[in-house]
Amino acid sequence: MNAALAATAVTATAAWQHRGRREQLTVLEAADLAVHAGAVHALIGESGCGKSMMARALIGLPPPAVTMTGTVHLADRALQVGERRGWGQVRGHQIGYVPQSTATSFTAAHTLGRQLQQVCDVLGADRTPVELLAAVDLPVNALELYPHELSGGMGQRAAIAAALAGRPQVLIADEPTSALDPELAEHTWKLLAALAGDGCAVLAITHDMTALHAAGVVDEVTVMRAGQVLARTTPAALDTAADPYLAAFGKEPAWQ
Ligand SMILES: Nc1ncnc2c1ncn2[C@@H]1O[C@H](COP(=O)(O)OP(=O)(O)OP(=O)(O)O)[C@@H](O)[C@H]1O
Repeated sequence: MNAALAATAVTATAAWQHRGRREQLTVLEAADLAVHAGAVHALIGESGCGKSMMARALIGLPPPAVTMTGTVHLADRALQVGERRGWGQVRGHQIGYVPQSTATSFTAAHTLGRQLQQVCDVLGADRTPVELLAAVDLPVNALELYPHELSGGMGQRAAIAAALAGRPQVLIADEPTSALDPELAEHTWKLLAALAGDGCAVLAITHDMTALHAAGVVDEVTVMRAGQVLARTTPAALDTAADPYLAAFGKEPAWQ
């Protein structure tokens, strides 16, 4: 199966000054990742292992003071993660991104409807804000609401709606179910599965293994540890993994 998006040899180094000395830390080390059309892929691993940094690499947006190298391959393109060239035509169009904090998706100054319309205008969307809301199961009256008036689950889905405006082939969602109760988390996983059912390659970064296993919609899993990719597997295979680090992400880890 050809990957809709593949990242190869992604390396990220954070640098800072401490007492006049330059310190640096490698936070991603030659990490590879591939996500496939029609599949939901979860990127998991212990806190701080580099999942969000990988997402930033996949959209070509290194955080300040972080140097990145590596290549992201899309259907017809190869983009360098540490360069600005080429990403403008890709971000929002071929790759949709839902950041970890939905608060950073929207400004408090305007209604959701106005902001979704702006996104549609910028991306030349072929759907209206009403149609985008319908795609994520939000009621049309959400258009009149300001971001702070949205519940956590509504905010997550509104951010996904914005990311879908350009009809991306790849959707990357960073912790799409964080801070959601189990029922809403399952609803969001089902929504991601429906998008994959329409042919999208979905990459969800998550630490919520309970919700991931409960939803039963994740096809592929990449497991990271300390800036490196440790394994590419399936949720079911985590249960029987010999490596205790992998087994800890299973449905019924031994320590529970
Ligand atoms: N803007 C930044 N500048 C420098 N270092 C950073 C920056 N953002 C993250 N880091 C460091 O990079 C490493 C990976 O962070 P990252 O946020 O990718 O982890 P994560 O796996 O997503 O963790 P979590 O599950 O807790 O969100 C950590 O050591 C973190 O401290």
